[in-house]
Amino acid sequence: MTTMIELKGVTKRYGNATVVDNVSMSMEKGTITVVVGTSGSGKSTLMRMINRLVPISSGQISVDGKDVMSVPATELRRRIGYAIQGHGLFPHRTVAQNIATVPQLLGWDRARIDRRVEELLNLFHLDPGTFAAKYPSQLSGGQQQRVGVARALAAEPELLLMDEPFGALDPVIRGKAQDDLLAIQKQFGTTIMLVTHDMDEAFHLGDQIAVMSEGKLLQCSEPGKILTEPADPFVQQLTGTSDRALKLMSLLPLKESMQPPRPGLGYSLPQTLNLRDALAEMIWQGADEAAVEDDSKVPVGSISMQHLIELGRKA
Ligand SMILES: Nc1ncnc2c1ncn2[C@@H]1O[C@H](COP(=O)(O)OP(=O)(O)OP(=O)(O)O)[C@@H](O)[C@H]1O
Repeated sequence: MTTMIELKGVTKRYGNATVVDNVSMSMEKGTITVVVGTSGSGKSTLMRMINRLVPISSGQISVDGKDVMSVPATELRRRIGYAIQGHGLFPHRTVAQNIATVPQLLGWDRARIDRRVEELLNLFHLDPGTFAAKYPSQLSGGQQQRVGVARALAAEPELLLMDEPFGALDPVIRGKAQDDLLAIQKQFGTTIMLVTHDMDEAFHLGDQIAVMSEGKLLQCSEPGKILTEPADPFVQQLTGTSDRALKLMSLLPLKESMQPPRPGLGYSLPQTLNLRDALAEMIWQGADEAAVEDDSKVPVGSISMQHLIELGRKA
């Protein structure tokens, strides 16, 4: 693994107020780090110091091995994608022109830009023929948000910073946007840092979760560890205790936990489910045991209710 972002003792002060307090953490290439915490805990400020939208008071940030202060801010912002809640689209530019912003600044040729715009619109399920020439005001909030994320991805950045990118989306579109992002991230190997208030989103997307409170980083660990070994009572409170067994199960793929195949089972589940969704399905269907099938509906394993319940136990 190689490190994409390294923060060492990063601090931000406004007058007497320390809004980011001595934060150290690192993010590996090709992973997603989700930052959570109460309102005003310094999440956006932390993120905005990485692309130098906010000057650092003390400490050091390096991106891809280079101190951000040694790279011109404009160059840094062209290399790092940035998507914010409320999308920040240019109202007087079409969807296509919005998405083309950074590639144009980088001097890509017309044909390459057009290809990239079309590819991204398709990727985000926005038909280019319908949407490319529209203005942001002619789109729904969810469509605008997808254009905002497409714009951030346009120049194929290795690093993408996202500040509540799906905040304004309804739950169905939000789930879809999260899955699209995961697919795109896998395809391009992008490193992503994402701020959210939604703990389900954090557990769904994060390879690691960073928990902030009053400017301090309380814990930065893989999601399972955040649940089973919270470093601080606040971490436990923020992630919630009522459904922690189910949250833990949502992190475990059925494929990796199933038992050997057993003939004669009348009910089956796809191996792509996580354990929480498998449990929900089995409760709903009243099944005590199910076959597990691969994409071609060939049985590759089985899972019993008893085994599922054991897998949800703390350690
Ligand atoms: N330009 C500024 N001048 C003074 N104080 C600021 C400035 N920008 C942010 N702050 C303060 O810094 C603190 C952290 O703000 P920040 O936006 O980083 O928090 P956040 O965790 O992202 O909050 P939210 O979840 O509400 O978006 C807040 O108390 C905020 O009022």
